[in-house]
Amino acid sequence: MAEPNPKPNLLVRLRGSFEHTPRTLLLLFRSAKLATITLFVLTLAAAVLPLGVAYAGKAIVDAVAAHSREATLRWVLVELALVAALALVQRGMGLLRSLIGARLGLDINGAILEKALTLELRHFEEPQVYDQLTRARREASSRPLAMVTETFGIVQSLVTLAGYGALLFRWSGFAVLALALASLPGAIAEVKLGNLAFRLRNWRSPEARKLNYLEYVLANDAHAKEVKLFGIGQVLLERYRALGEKFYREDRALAVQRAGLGWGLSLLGTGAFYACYASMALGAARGDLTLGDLVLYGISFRQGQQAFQSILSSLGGMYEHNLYMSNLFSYLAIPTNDGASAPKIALPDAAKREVEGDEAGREQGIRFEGVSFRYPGQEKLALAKLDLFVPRGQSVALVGHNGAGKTTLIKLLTRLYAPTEGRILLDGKDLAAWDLDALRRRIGVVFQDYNRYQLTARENVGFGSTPHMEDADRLSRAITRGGAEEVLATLPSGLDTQLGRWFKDGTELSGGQWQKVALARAFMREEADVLVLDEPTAALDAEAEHAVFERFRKLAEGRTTFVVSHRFPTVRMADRILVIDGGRVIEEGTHAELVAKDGRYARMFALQAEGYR
Ligand SMILES: Nc1ncnc2c1ncn2[C@@H]1O[C@H](COP(=O)(O)OP(=O)(O)OP(=O)(O)O)[C@@H](O)[C@H]1O
Repeated sequence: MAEPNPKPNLLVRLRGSFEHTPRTLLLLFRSAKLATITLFVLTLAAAVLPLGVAYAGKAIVDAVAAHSREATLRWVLVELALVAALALVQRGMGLLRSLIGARLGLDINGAILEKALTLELRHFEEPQVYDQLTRARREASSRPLAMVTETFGIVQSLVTLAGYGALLFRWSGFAVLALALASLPGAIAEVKLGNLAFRLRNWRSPEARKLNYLEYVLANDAHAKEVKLFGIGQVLLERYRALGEKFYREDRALAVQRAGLGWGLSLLGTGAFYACYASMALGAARGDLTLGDLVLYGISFRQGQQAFQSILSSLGGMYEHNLYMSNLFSYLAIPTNDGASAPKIALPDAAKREVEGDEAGREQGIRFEGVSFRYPGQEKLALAKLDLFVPRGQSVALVGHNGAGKTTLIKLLTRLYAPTEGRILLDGKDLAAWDLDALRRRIGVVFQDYNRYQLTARENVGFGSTPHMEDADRLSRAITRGGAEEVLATLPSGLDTQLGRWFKDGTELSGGQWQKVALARAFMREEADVLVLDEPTAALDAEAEHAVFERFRKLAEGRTTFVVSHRFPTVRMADRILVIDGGRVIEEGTHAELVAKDGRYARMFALQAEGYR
């Protein structure tokens, strides 16, 4: 989002206050059509009724002054009816606002999350986008409603103001002008401070995220063990407090400024009111005004002034809400290359065949052509000029030191990232040209940091292929292939057991058991002919890992497989081993060839073999 201009002038700010109003109202209208219309009608009623009440008040006083019992009673009843109607309207508005707020919050949060699904991995790793997302989510349920309430409030105040203005005008045009002028300074101050408050929150958005993070580390089960054993709780808490205190001081300064200025400037309005009131009272004493008129003008003046002030101070609020909405809308408009975010346009048949890659005569396999990759904001290349061809059906193992670039290669292969340079072809077709869904269907992956869904075992496995979540045969095949049968056998409600500790009656699994579930999830993708295991077996003991890979190899027969592992019993099973270092392939061949070569691989192998002795 573009940072707000540090010193926008009042007019710019005024325009900025309404920039996103139409789009927000449209959102509202789409979310809750009937409720919006009703709210608008009630808003108009709430604007007009107080005028009636004021007029009835005047009529009562005049009737009393004329000693008319009947007229007095009649007007009291009229006022009662109007006040009752006003109360009803206000209740109705409150109800509608809370309903609309809930509906709008749900829809907007839904849209934010839907957009998050289409963001690419790199977006989640960009602090700016992440801040935008966090800001959008944090206030999604309150801001849009506040904006709508404020807009309607302005309409209401305008109508009320026009009514009181008309009533007052009968007495003195000068008074109307005084009413407006006396409210102006306070309102301008409000607009300015509102802008300051927004910018304060925006500036500290990264710090606010840090505050949330500290809170999360301090109060979350995954971190509790280390936090206790290393005794880092106190250090983190102190940091949390220090940051929290800084926020508090900033907020306090602003609040004090707001209250002080507000009070000082409202005195001006009050002074103007009493000056006019005195002049009206003197007029009444002289007999120029009836007592009823005095009451009516007094009320009109005060209420009108309030309405005017509330319009102007609403502008300050509107400015803030608009800045929030602009953050939301620009987040929603983040361009993504991901096919998932592109509008789904039906491809003509010929083009479809192209992207599905089933044309005869094309090479079968995966080709890296001069592929380089640099993470956003990094100087160093994580992969440098990689050329590689893996024919369909080959099993490839990637080995190399930590940070060598193995996972990066997998991320590019699965199109989580696009190469900075060069291209990757699957069956002769650039990955970028593939329909993303078709591509993802062909690839089954388990990463080292696979997810542990705090959901049922059925969902944990079934998520591997959501269209087949209810397919009992497929689930059971996947569980067998992943080696998770024993895990399932120990679960109290079988597939319907809630896993994890977050929710009631959840069964927590061991690291190795979770891994087997994750493997079973990957095996749900029966159509996938490219299988990737990026060290998902690290929590398994060496024997179990070996067993998993033996089974994996058998099951993967005829498919292309990529395995990242630091364990040689696993690595040596592959048809082809790639030794990666500094983002390049420095050696390749079968286990026997590489050992014979007596290079890096042979050294790494000897070292590990020693460890096992
Ligand atoms: N999201 C990221 N943003 C920036 N740099 C990254 C990111 N992920 C990895 N890197 C960097 O890219 C390089 C390659 O990392 P990669 O994860 O591919 O290594 P790896 O070979 O899989 O290591 P390991 O065996 O530890 O898993 C490293 O220098 C790492 O610091």
